[in-house]
Amino acid sequence: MSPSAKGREDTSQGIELFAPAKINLDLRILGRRSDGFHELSTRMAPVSLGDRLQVALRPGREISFRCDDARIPAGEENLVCRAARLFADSFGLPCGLEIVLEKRLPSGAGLGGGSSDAAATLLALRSLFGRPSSLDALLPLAASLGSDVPFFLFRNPALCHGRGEIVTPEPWLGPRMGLLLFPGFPVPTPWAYHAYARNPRPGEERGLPPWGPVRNDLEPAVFEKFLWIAVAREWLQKEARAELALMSGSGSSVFGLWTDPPEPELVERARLFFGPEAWIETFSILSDGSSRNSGALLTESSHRD
Ligand SMILES: C[C@](O)(CO)[C@H](O)COP(=O)(O)OP(=O)(O)OC[C@H]1O[C@@H](n2ccc(N)nc2=O)[C@H](O)[C@@H]1O
Ligand SMILES: Nc1ncnc2c1ncn2[C@@H]1O[C@H](COP(=O)(O)OP(=O)(O)OP(=O)(O)O)[C@@H](O)[C@H]1O
Repeated sequence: MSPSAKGREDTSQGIELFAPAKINLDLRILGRRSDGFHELSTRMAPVSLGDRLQVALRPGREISFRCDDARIPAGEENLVCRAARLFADSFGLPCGLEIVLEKRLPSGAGLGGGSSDAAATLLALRSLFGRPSSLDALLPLAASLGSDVPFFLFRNPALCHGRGEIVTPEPWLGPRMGLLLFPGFPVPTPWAYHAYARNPRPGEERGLPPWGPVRNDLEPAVFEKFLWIAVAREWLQKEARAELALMSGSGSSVFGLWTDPPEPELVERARLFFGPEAWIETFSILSDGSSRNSGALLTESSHRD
């Protein structure tokens, strides 16, 4: 019996999604909440670097998941699996699923990789099964998976508040071309917030027209522990003359932004300076405006067995 998914007649069809990374253009910690999280005001933007997720319909009831990166949790611990199970519990699943995750983003990089994969899973299932009718109905599920996950449902530059789960999409007015430096080691998000809480102080403010001063309040605690990250930000600011250089999220990545794409020669210099273990990529800010329903980032492909 083929599943009564949204007009799908057989179980060999599926969907492939891009799960974009994010960078934080500004991250202000406003205080400690009673639930132990921190009250935030942060501006985030999706970027052109990301993972790829394939979700295929299968007969039966099983949700099978595999990932090509042994460094992240493979089974039920993976945020993709947790998102699929949450969707099934909340909206039901008319059939089984085969989910394949192609990791390209480093984990613990401050890029929201796992959060983006979780949001992509919810969007894929909504697209495959045509429910829930409103994207907003996915917000509570996303917020329960992580503070950054709701942002990735909108896939648009946004101002985020609360613990990060209150998302207000906004037009992108700043420089759009970037260079990302990941040192090759992660910074665990909980550690970064606890380190901040031990000695709360604001990050160094820098100008970013047209918004004015921006900063990342998690920088001082992370820079104190990981000199590499502080040096990388300085290199982007002074050597690479970025219009803005900042650590993304809780680190470990730092990024530089320019109006024009960074020259290949600059990328080469960064690779020479930071060595083979660093992950260094150019990127662009994604602000296609039509991504509220993620249409711009969904590619639907029918996998005929
Ligand atoms: C650093 C950022 O990525 C910036 O966008 C986010 O604030 C973190 O988002 P995330 O990784 O989805 O965070 P979660 O998985 O919800 O929380 C991980 C841990 O980070 C700390 N945390 C997170 C968000 C927040 N507003 N305050 C916090 O103190 C808490 O210790 C929490 O247990
Ligand atoms: N699909 C996934 N991809 C990456 N990490 C995952 C995934 N599922 C679970 N995790 C776990 O989630 C944790 C955070 O992963 P993530 O990539 O979101 O961190 P991050 O890039 O630092 O994000 P943030 O910007 O929120 O700090 C890691 O410890 C990882 O083991």
